[in-house]
Amino acid sequence: MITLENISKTFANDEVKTQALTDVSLTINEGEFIAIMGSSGSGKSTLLNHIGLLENADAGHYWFEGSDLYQMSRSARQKFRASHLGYIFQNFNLIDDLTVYQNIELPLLYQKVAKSERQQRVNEVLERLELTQRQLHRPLQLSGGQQQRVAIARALVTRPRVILADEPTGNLDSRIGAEVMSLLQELNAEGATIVMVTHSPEHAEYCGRVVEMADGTLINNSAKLATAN
Ligand SMILES: Nc1ncnc2c1ncn2[C@@H]1O[C@H](COP(=O)(O)OP(=O)(O)OP(=O)(O)O)[C@@H](O)[C@H]1O
Repeated sequence: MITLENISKTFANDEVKTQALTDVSLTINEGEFIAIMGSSGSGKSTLLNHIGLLENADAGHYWFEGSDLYQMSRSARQKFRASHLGYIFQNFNLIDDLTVYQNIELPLLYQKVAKSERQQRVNEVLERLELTQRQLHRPLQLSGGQQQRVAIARALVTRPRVILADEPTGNLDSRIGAEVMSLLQELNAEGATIVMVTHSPEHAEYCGRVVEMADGTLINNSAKLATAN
């Protein structure tokens, strides 16, 4: 489904240059649930952001089902990103001034989805994530676990084929973290391809494959956990 080929990325400011990714190649098959692991600063989030088209590589190729995304125009790439990829972040990234409903609706507004369709889709994910009773709340009136469920609902409302999650359980206690992992596992069983950055070996066990990074390179691209499903 996705092939990254020799992706490199350097961040530079006046004083320092950091080579965050060096020649990273990775193939992601449809339906996989992959964990990206590795020590702090090894390049996990940078890799995920490249998979999510949130960052531009300095070099390399990104193929999605045969299309070379780096050859697409910027607007075509943005459109692709909005319709195919869903994001979940450690700190939820919700907009505090909007209600739960409005936060979830936002990606559909960007996609210019008609109002009746928007209502139907938002209501569907509200129900699925048991947030219907909270739809008029604002994010800061909710617990961390509820906020992450809103963020997951927002990621799902566009029905993305690929979900990218950067330490989605990082700010949650272990019980709620396990609930979020079960939900991701359920979405994966329904067909979503998921790539997740995690520091937790326990949560990596929910995944079918673990890729490990060190110093901006993939050092282990094919580890299968014994308990993988
Ligand atoms: N926008 C940026 N500007 C400058 N340097 C950056 C930027 N983003 C990341 N880096 C650097 O690139 C390297 C990889 O960072 P990245 O966030 O990908 O690591 P990580 O493995 O996700 O770390 P952590 O587990 O601590 O979140 C680090 O040295 C980091 O300081």
